[in-house]
Amino acid sequence: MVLFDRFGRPVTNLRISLTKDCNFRCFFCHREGQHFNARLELTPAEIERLVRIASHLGIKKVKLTGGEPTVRDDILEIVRRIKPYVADLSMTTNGSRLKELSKPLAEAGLDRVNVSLHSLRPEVYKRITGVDMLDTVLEGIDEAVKYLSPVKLNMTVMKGLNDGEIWDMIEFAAKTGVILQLIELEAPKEMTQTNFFRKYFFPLKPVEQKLEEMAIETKERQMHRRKKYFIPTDHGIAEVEVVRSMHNTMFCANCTRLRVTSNGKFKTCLLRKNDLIDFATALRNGASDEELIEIFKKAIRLREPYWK
Ligand SMILES: Nc1nc2c(ncn2[C@@H]2O[C@H](COP(=O)(O)OP(=O)(O)OP(=O)(O)O)[C@@H](O)[C@H]2O)c(=O)[nH]1
Ligand SMILES: C[S@@+](CC[C@H](N)C(=O)[O-])C[C@H]1O[C@@H](n2cnc3c(N)ncnc32)[C@H](O)[C@@H]1O
Ligand code: SF4
Ligand code: SF4
Repeated sequence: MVLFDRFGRPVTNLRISLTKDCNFRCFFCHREGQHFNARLELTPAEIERLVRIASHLGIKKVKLTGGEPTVRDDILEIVRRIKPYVADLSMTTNGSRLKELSKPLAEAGLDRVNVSLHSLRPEVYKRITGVDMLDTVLEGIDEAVKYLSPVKLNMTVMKGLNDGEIWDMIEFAAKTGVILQLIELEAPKEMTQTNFFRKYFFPLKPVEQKLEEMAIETKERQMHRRKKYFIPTDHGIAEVEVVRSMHNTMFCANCTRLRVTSNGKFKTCLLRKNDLIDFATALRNGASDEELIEIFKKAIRLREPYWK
């Protein structure tokens, strides 16, 4: 059984923010659309119950995110508890704790990991993330490749900062045996006219056209209709995926994700505000599975494509 929203979009994956906390300070961070101050976080048992119920409603994939998911002390317990209910359990992380956590995370049941790596130059990396941890993250990526493959690198491309490093990163991906995701800077509509956005937005459409010409093969993913390009390099074939969401109606028309905030609310869309449906209160007041299913269905009914 899979549930569809009013726009005919199947909801097959959950994107769960485990915390608002983070040990980095990336200046461009959208914080997964979490614009609240609440400190409350779902417990491992609550996350397990949510995922168990969702798995009966067609959720097959779960993405753990944050803030930074690995700053939670109970991250291994969370992974262990939810893996039995999902086919694809992945995490997006800044990589700062992957050196020590890759093996235990894999043993706990994590299938794969996406690691944010916006630059290979220490000074640029620090300007973007606010921390001097490039070497630590690179060591973490090496460990992740051993235990959590396929590993994806997330490079958010920003004008004047790292837009000149795209080719270096493609080579690095081929050499390291990881998939590269080139991500366009994202912001809600009302922010697109700000000086910040104008200064850093680097459109990826021309890059995509270049990749199209160079590719020996291209594929299209069902989710967001994202394109993947297979690019020959001196180190072998690099797999490059482009995440180009801004003003992209196709991207939103193929959005299959429901989001969950760290304080226990469904969130229907990354870029929307005031789209939160509380379920933590019901969970904590002893709601039955049937009552929680109704809240889940209500959230799905409220989903709407952002760019249309
Ligand atoms: N607008 C928008 N952006 C998204 C959405 N999902 C992911 N992104 C962006 O895509 C980038 C990569 O996200 P990841 O957390 O690595 O996950 P993913 O690539 O979407 O998922 P997998 O490919 O399945 O691992 C991030 O910068 C997100 O901001 C979405 O539903 N809407
Ligand atoms: C919000 S982070 C959370 C997970 C983890 N802390 C990390 O950095 O990977 C998820 C992904 O969103 C990306 N991201 C954050 N803000 C963004 C923005 N404004 N535009 C595009 N991507 C963004 C990050 O680079 C990261 O790859
Ligand atoms: S590491 Fe992730 S959550 Fe933390 S500030 Fe950077 S993008 Fe945001
Ligand atoms: S509707 Fe569009 S902007 Fe909103 S979460 Fe889905 S893909 Fe992202």
